[in-house]
Amino acid sequence: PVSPSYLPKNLPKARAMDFITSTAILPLLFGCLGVFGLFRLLQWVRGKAYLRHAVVVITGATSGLGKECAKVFYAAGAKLVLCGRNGGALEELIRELTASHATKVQTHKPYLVTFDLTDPGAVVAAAAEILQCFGYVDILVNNAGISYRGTIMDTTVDVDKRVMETNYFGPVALTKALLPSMIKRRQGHIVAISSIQGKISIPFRSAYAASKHATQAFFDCLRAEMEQYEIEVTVISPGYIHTNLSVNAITADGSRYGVMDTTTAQGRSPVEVAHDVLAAVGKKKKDVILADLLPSLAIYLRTLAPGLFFSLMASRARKERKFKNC
Ligand SMILES: NC(=O)C1=CN([C@@H]2O[C@H](COP(=O)(O)OP(=O)(O)OC[C@H]3O[C@@H](n4cnc5c(N)ncnc54)[C@H](OP(=O)(O)O)[C@@H]3O)[C@@H](O)[C@H]2O)C=CC1
Ligand SMILES: CCCCCCCCCCCCCCCC(=O)OCC(=O)COP(=O)(O)O
Repeated sequence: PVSPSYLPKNLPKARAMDFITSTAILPLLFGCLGVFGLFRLLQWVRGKAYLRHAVVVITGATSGLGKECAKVFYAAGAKLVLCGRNGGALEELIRELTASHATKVQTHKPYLVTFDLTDPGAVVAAAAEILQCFGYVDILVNNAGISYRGTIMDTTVDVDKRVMETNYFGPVALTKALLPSMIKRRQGHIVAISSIQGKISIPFRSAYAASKHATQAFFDCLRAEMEQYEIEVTVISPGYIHTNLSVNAITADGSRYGVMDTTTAQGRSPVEVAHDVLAAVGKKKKDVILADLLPSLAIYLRTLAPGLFFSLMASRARKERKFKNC
């Protein structure tokens, strides 16, 4: 093999390697690592500054992921407006937040606004109340949601509508009600907590998966339309999280499912996911998947080999039907 012209002639192979590593590759490697590290550090500092004193609205803050998001955004110095249907639970959370002094940054006493996302009138009134809290909104985190379990044939259209109203129409209405003030300030950030099921559909989740696919589509359109006003849109798609989502899910006839599924119980801690949400928002990420390898691979499979993916889902439906005798 011919030695590169910049190497001294007749250099033994081992010494040639030493020469390359000591003269060219190592400094280059360290240089790249240094630049990357500096870039990450800058990103982290900018993310912290972006969230400090930012007015952040979080829906579904009474429990699960929303509650944990409230804690991490509060600790990051955000001015919070916490939303949910249960005023008592929100008051309790505010007491918990303001009682803890485990943060180095200046914190702000949160406001609370109670409303039901399935009531369009209440959503418009709530948006006006939210705007009165601090006078403007920097970041809206559309987190509230419900899940569902049932076969399509057994499920009433009323149940399909209830899931869509909570997970899709409610967040869409709240976003539309808050956008004009963001556009006027040419500043704002809309976050949608979707799901892996916004990217792939699994059997016996029709209403839930449909509502999350609709969420993904709507907020992707919004991102493109809001670019001219410098308004950011982040869609976050988590895998299973250990919350009460399955317990609170509704069934084919609209009754409460009331079971903690193994998949939910074995899901990620909502505390960890909330930190990932905070980081994604701080970095103004556009589309984030927060899941293990298998669900992430399933998304690629759905795109690259849809036939195979559909067969796998049909076999999953067969197995589950046999197991549940439905
Ligand atoms: N847990 C999981 O495995 C995953 C969850 N997600 C998503 O995360 C988000 C949060 O869910 P999670 O924390 O897990 O579940 P939880 O059931 O613990 O929390 C749901 C929240 O949504 C609120 N909510 C439900 N219905 C309404 C409504 N009609 N009007 C206003 N608020 C409502 C609830 O408030 P209230 O006190 O009023 O009931 C509650 O605060 C959801 O969008 C969910 O789809 C995504 C992927 C996985
Ligand atoms: C190249 C090899 C690819 C192999 C892919 C095999 C297909 C495996 C299917 C995996 C399905 C993952 C489903 C994940 C669902 C999920 O994370 O949902 C999150 C939720 O929103 C949970 O809500 P739920 O009410 O359903 O508990």
